[in-house]
Amino acid sequence: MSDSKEDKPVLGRKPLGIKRTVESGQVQQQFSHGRKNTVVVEVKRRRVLGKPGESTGGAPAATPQADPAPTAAAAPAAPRPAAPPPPRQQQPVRTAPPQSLMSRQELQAKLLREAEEARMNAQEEARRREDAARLAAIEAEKRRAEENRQAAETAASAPAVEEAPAPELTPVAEAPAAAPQEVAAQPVETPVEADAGAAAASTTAAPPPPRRFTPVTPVKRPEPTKPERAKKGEDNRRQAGKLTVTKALADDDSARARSLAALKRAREKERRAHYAGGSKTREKQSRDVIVPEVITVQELANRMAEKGADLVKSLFKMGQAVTLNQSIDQDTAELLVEEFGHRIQRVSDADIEIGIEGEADAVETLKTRAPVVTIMGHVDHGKTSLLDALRGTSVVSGESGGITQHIGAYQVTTKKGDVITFLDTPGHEAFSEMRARGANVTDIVILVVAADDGLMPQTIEAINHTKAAGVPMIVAINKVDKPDANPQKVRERLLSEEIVVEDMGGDVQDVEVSALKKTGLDELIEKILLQAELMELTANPDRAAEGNVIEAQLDRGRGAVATVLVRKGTLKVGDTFVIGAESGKVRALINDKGQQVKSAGPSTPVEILGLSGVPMAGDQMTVVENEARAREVAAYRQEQITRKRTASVPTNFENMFSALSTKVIEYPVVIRGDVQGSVEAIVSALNRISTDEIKVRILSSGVGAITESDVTLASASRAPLIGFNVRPNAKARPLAIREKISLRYYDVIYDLLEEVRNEMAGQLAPERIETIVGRAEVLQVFPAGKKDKAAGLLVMEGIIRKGLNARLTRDDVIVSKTVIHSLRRFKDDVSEVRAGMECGAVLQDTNDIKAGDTLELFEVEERVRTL
Ligand SMILES: Nc1nc2c(ncn2[C@@H]2O[C@H](COP(=O)(O)OP(=O)(O)OP(=O)(O)O)[C@@H](O)[C@H]2O)c(=O)[nH]1
Repeated sequence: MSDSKEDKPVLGRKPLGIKRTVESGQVQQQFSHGRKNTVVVEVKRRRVLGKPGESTGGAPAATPQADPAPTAAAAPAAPRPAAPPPPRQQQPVRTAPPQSLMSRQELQAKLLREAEEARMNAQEEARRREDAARLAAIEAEKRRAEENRQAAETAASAPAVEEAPAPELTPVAEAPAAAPQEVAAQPVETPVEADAGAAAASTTAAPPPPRRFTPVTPVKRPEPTKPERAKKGEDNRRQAGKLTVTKALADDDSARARSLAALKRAREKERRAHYAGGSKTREKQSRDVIVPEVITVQELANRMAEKGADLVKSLFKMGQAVTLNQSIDQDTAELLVEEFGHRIQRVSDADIEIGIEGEADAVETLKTRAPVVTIMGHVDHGKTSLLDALRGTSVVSGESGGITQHIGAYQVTTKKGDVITFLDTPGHEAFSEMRARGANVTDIVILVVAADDGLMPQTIEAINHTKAAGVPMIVAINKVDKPDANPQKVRERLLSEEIVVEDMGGDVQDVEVSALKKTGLDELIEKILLQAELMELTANPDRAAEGNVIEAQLDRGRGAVATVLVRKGTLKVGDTFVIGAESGKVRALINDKGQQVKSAGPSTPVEILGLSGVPMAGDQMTVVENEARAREVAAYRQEQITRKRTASVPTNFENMFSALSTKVIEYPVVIRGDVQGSVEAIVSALNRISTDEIKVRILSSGVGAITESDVTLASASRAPLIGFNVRPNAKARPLAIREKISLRYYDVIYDLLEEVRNEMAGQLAPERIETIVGRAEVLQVFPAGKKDKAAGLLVMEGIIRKGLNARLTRDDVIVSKTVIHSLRRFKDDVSEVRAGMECGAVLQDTNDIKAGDTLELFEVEERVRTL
């Protein structure tokens, strides 16, 4: 097809052949400044034309060949104005074809051809536009012809039929006649003009003008070939362009098409130009490189967008042989960053935390929130009962041993519709941290004091925590229903703790309540709301949530679960967060009634599912923008924790020797609990029962069921394994039996502590208590039997008895520690001699006795140790 098109003469020039041979070779170009370029060139030979085998293409091809002179004369005229050099280049092109390698001139010709081609493309574009105009003209012409015909028909019916073709033929004859004149005048526009004429002609011959075979008729005249050629050009713009390029090169090669290799080269050149441009911009780019205190070479290279190998090379030049994975310090990194033309931005590891907490909320965004109230007080003073009474539930009945062992968080809606968030803290001394935590996250503290019991140690501790947290307090004097209740005594006793209640002229509110009889509860609620109103508690609910972990645990079915009290913002399902050294995405939120909720606003306690691990109670929860950030912060915090844990105390001679001489017995133990707060409380309580002689060594403590690794760890140290409200899993149980591990299960912390205490005491040797019972002076020494010596004594104080322990001292220095073997008085054996009397005594295992020595007599009592 294309060949047949090529065969058509272009502006009356020689047609292109169908088959051509291609010769190719390489030529080296030399440029200024020693630059070189090797170019692959191809030379296409002109095909021998007029082969008999050519059917359709042959006929029109032969026609223009017959009279090439006028077309050839016209054709070169067309490109000349655009590219004057071609005539000069025609010579080498003509001589070159027989050679396999092209000369430099030929190459230049090629380059010129490419340039010309670009120009021709522009011309083609113009031509296309003109073609469109031409088509419009054809349409107009057609319409006019139609009108004429109709007019003729109406004028004369019979002769009109014969006359009708005449006006159609006239434009055909006129148009080609006009065309050559225009070619001579304005070569570029020629095809367009010719097109118009041709179109006019074709409309007369047949309605579809671009048919290939229509020009057969006008072949006899040179003019019609032009319109035909123009039509081809309309069909194939590329070929039209080719013809013009060849025009620029040589007469002989005018029919030569642009080679495939040339196209490839052009494309390659374009691509190179594109990439070269890209790399240039990249090199120019200067970046702000964030560099932490320590960074690996690879990471630095990534941040600089440079090759790692280049950095290694630069470091090597600086005298540092490092690999990509080795770390360098900030100063070295700075040298590298500057060398590569970037700017350093020094950061510290701790900077990771910067901005994790959102900005301070604007006043207009703040909305009133529910008060958070923590109930504190001594064990069994009725905290849980009071909260149960307020909530209308019964938590206390479900507690092991009736005591609270972890923080409970609940929301209560009052009769008026006000919402109050309550935190119930344990009263037992072991839960001091929990109480402190409770005091720190709360707005108001309710101090529960049993009216029959008064102020107790944990009541005072709670007062101290409250004072430390700077939180207002309301005193709830409970159990006023009891006959021995004395609320006034409680108020007076509070004075000694610097708590002055309103009744006593102070500013601390107090209420008399009975959790059992449910009296005074409304008054208590009122006072809480009054206090909250005074405090003007507000938070912005429309921001990323922040909160505190109240409790955390590892649930068998749900994984790590944390009870969080949202402080500000709204926590939503799907939020990404960091809690302490753990991160995650909120999978589900469960409120205090066990219902799934979609979001939790300020002052709402809520259970979060979707944590990577069990966080520590008291940890901060912060919602962050994405998971990467959450992981980054969590990893940093984890690293800090590990560093702190593994940090070794600097060794010095003093502690080295003290460590060697220490005789402290260690009591190793592995602890597993149901909730994080309980484990924490157990660990701190056990540490507190440690003494100078025996110390609890907690090998491992954690939340969740007892696992195989716990058993293995315990068996390695022959340590007891304590499970608080947890049991071993299926694999750990048989292993524990096999390893003969002492497994202890508890659900009340007092029992646990008591048993551990007894057991630790049992590991200590019984206590020896010495009681001095008498003192005697050695008056003289005389032989007793063959070897032994007897001491003649005067009992100065107390008593001397046979079998008593004795210490013989000489000038206040102990000579020996012995036992009274036998005792005689006037040759009679006696069992004891009292003060003021003389006697003779044989000492066991020693004869080193001298007159003037003193004998100290004592009894030793052995007592079982307690802790
Ligand atoms: N008579 C009387 N008994 C009460 C009252 N409130 C609580 N009790 C009893 O006191 C005991 C202890 O009550 P809890 O509510 O468990 O006390 P608690 O302070 O929560 O104890 P811990 O959480 O273990 O610190 C229970 O047996 C209650 O029935 C009250 O107002 N009157």
